[in-house]
Amino acid sequence: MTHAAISVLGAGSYGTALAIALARNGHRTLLWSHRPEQVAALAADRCNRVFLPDALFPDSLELEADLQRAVQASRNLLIVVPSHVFADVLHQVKPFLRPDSRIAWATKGLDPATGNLLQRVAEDVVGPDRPLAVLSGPTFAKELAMGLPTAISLASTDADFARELADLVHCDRSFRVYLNDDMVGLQLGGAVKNVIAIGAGLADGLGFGANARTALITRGLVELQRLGVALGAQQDTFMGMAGLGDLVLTCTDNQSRNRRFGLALGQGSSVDTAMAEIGQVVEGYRNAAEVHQLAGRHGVEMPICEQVYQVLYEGKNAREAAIALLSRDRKAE
Ligand SMILES: NC(=O)C1=CN([C@@H]2O[C@H](COP(=O)(O)OP(=O)(O)OC[C@H]3O[C@@H](n4cnc5c(N)ncnc54)[C@H](O)[C@@H]3O)[C@@H](O)[C@H]2O)C=CC1
Ligand SMILES: O=C(CO)COP(=O)(O)O
Repeated sequence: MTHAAISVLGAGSYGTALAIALARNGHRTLLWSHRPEQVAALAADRCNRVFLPDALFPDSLELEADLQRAVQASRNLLIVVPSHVFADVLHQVKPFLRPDSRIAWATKGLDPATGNLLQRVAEDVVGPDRPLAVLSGPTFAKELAMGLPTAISLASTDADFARELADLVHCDRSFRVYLNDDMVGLQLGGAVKNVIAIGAGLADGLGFGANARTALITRGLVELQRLGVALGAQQDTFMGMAGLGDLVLTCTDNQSRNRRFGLALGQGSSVDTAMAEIGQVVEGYRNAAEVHQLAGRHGVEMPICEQVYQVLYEGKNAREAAIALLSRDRKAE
């Protein structure tokens, strides 16, 4: 068995960027992709030409096409696949788990079948006793891969895993890790901000200005807090990296796929065209339906998320959605 400090499962833009960051810290890191031809290309190029062509792999980053070998090489697993395949990947991983395996993920989203948190999915698949952890916060893959200063939050069900994973990820020069004890809040922040970022993109695509964008961020934060508190998260979490931090990042910068998706829709593109142009995962598309389901189940009012849902799934015109938000009954802030 080969030994590694950590195995990263999922070689899209973010899985690759996190693997680079871990390897740059000097840790032997395995990066697994479900596509053997992609593993061959990554190994030959020593970079991810498709997503991150300018970030060369450190020597301590190794590619792995065999899932069993990737899972057994390290007790620390970091899953970075889109949320709609998260459960599927965990089911594939399960038979290969070591007795001491610990599972973290940086996926931002919810379970598409139920709207449940990914923690619940993980507990259902691998049982309630394995140490679990989540990484969430304002971290565009490209900037992280280039070693530009970045900060993130980490929460875990297990104090040792939290500390040891933070030690692996943290870099004094470029990657600051904040420990947080709110697993629920970190996961919700990562999912709901995707939906609000689509809303911010829609507003900008319609030609609205900075006032509208900022109002959406501010009221989007309130919606996130409401849902979070209803699900048992701590309100303060949403003033941190995984709440306000990630909302501001994705609502204001065109590196965000969710924001770009909303922009294209606001400028008149269809969902299919906008999705095809982006060519990468747009988590907020599914998250809008999941958040709609979750908010309904918990009786939480989320007007911005609801309007995004109606634009994406009920054919509502984006301008009408904006008017629906503006014409709501006036209320205290
Ligand atoms: N790209 C970014 O800047 C950030 C992404 N994230 C999150 O990371 C997650 C992954 O996103 P990206 O890497 O950006 O996606 P991406 O669109 O760049 O790549 C997706 C990757 O997922 C993998 N994948 C797809 N289907 C799979 C399957 N059935 N089995 C195994 N692997 C499969 C493939 O390697 C594919 O390249 C998402 O939840 C996203 O929200 C979080 C923070 C930053
Ligand atoms: O989550 C992200 C940055 O923190 C990436 O956002 P997008 O998925 O919208 O590109």
